[in-house]
Amino acid sequence: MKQESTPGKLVIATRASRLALWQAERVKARLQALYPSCEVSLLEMTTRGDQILDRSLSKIGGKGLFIKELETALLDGSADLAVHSLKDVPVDMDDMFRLSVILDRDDVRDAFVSNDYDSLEALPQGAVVGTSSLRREAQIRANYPHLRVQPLRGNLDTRLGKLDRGEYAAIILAAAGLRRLGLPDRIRNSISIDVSLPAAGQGALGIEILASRPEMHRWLQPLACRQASVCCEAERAVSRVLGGSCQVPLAAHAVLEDETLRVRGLVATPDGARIVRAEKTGPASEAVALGESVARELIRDGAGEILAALLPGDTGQASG
Ligand SMILES: NCc1[nH]cc(CCC(=O)O)c1CC(=O)O
Repeated sequence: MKQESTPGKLVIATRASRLALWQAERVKARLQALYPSCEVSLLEMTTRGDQILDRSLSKIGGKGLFIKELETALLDGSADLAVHSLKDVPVDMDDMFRLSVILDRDDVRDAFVSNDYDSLEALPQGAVVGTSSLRREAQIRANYPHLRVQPLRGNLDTRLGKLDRGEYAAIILAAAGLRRLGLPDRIRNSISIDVSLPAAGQGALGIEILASRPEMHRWLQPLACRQASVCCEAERAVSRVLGGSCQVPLAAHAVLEDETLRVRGLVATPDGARIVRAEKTGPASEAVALGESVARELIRDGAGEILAALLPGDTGQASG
């Protein structure tokens, strides 16, 4: 078979939300710079996760709510690669697909967004905080039991609109998303990861391709960020062992410094009454093993029971 040294034409499948388009455009620009003679274009798609706006993602369940349609485009050949927020990519990807590259990572933290208050600490008794992420909800309830947490769905613009109409005193969003949309001023306060441990892969981009296209994998490798890849592989390993899902409050975060990787994991009950934490430090080369060992420690310390009580069967996948 003929080996092509550079791609002639690349089609990027993306969701049509403003955030997704920004992310896809970024990948497009990088590919265009890498392969100047290549024609790179976007294929915009709407996913089930974009369509269902009246229910919380944790209730809809189902794996990869935001990626299935993009995978279909890969399979039928209408796209060559799909750009995702890594956080939305299931940890147990089907064998037909491959997470080819993890790109460099933005701010990993959750952001406190409010028009009237500076921080979670500043919110008065009974103030309503909007988030549909069980992970964020559990950690807010545990740290600030006097606040009320209410569901909040929709893309970033929709969520900000609901805040501005006064439906919430504050909302919690990923800082990375706000920065990418050119709305860094909306971040009143980046929430410390000790208060709200982020979701596995938060703030990173991932590119998915067909496993049957090794040449595509090769072409994309120059986009990979080693630091982000090491950290995210560890975080995704935590989720994988725990059956990663948006139906459970599950957080995983890793930091790489001087080749030493520190991996933290957390599982909680949605009401925040029980929080189990674990942490491991080791060499970057052991990223996946470290993540798995964090997960096993969590299970040993009670995460297994929490998950069993929350998951009567199927597992969904990651949101927030
Ligand atoms: N759950 C949806 C989603 N997927 C990725 C981001 C933001 C960007 C990122 O975390 O990489 C968001 C919005 C949010 O959590 O506020």
